[in-house]
Amino acid sequence: MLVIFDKVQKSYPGGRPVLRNVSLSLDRGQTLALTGESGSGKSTLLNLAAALDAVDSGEITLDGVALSQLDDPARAALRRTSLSLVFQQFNLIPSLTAGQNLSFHARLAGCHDPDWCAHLAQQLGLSDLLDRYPENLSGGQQQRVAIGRAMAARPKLLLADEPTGNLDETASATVLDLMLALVADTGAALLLVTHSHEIAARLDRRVHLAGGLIA
Ligand SMILES: Nc1ncnc2c1ncn2[C@@H]1O[C@H](COP(=O)(O)OP(=O)(O)OP(=O)(O)O)[C@@H](O)[C@H]1O
Repeated sequence: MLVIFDKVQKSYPGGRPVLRNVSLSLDRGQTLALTGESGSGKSTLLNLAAALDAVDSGEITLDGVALSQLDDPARAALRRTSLSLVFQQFNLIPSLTAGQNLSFHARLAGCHDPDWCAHLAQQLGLSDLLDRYPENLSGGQQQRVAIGRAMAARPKLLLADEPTGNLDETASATVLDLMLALVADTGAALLLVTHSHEIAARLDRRVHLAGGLIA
């Protein structure tokens, strides 16, 4: 298994537990949709999987590594090399062109491959837009750049938090199709948070978070 959550508990200071006893696993090449009401802890779960935050108890194992055993530099290194994130707000760097944004994560991870980036740009329909700055791209185009940036470092795990939440129906369908195709091509695993049952239905598996538990 690529990702294992084993009896994970998480609360924020002064608050009730957000995750009470969450166990789930995700294998290479699998896609999993995470649904749940607003405030049910979906982003919390994603942040834990991304090693951006630590569990209170239980354990998360990513590619055989128990995250609780890592110090901060090791977590940062794991984030760069093993996983990528795509957010609802595309989070591109405004001062960089689309092409520079696309290769940014891979450069940071020390694995920039110009041929792979060119391939991604072509797959994502961005080849003619690489010199543009984010402010001159549509939302759908910006999210395609963000997906390219996420996949450029060939992550084992792609974490996506409402990746089509800011897009209209057409752009949303395009972005989802492209993301699923790239994940399938590269054999990455995908953990995707969504409110949409339609989107969730496109993934291999669906889990629902309620009352701090996975149903
Ligand atoms: N940094 C934080 N400090 C304190 N409480 C937090 C923090 N982050 C989230 N929470 C609380 O934890 C609960 C779960 O939040 P989370 O963002 O994980 O939910 P979500 O399911 O992603 O919600 P949404 O669908 O609205 O994005 C909420 O009650 C929220 O207020």
